[in-house]
Amino acid sequence: MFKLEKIKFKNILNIEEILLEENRVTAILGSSGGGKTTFLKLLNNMITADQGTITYQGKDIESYDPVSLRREIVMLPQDPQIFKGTIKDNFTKTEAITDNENSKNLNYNELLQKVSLTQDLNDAADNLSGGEKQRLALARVMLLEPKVLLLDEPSSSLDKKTEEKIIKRVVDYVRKNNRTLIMVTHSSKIAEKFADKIINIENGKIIK
Ligand SMILES: Nc1ncnc2c1ncn2[C@@H]1O[C@H](COP(=O)(O)OP(=O)(O)OP(=O)(O)O)[C@@H](O)[C@H]1O
Repeated sequence: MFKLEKIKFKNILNIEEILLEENRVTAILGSSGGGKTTFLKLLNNMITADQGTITYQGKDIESYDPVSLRREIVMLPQDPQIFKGTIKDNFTKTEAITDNENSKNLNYNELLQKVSLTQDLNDAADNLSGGEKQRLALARVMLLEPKVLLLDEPSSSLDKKTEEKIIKRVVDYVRKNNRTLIMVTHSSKIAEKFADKIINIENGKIIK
């Protein structure tokens, strides 16, 4: 699905070649500051490599319209922004910017259950804890139903038990709906348990 060749980005990343397959779960591990977030950002063209090529579905990533590309390949950052208002507002505002026709058929309460949130849809999103906000942001991504989900430490603010539960639900969702998941995680246990492929990035390089 993605093929990266001879990629250089500043002095941060230097990647000879890597393939990321469609409908698979890929986990990215590595020390802090190694370039994991930068790697994800390259995949939806949020940043452009200084050298090398990235192809997505066989075509140069630069040839896609950036807005449609980012609708198809959605990145959830480490510290996602939550919209002001209620939890429901967070879903309706997300829906307003998506061209996912199916989003209208999705049940907000079911989405909340997927990420183990028990709050009411009319509760203020501002009052959620850091980990709960992270989970709400994840539910918003699922509302968009992107082809590719790029998750940057989606469970960094969660305790181990909740973390595993949430990742399992996301992975189940991805497998059931033939999506592609690429996620950065600090947990080699999570990576081994859920990923089809593990990529280790250290000091900007992929370690075999
Ligand atoms: N646009 C940029 N310009 C210059 N330096 C940057 C830029 N983006 C990131 N960096 C630096 O590149 C390095 C890699 O950052 P990156 O966020 O990709 O690492 P990471 O592996 O995701 O780290 P962490 O696990 O701590 O989130 C860091 O030293 C960071 O400060």
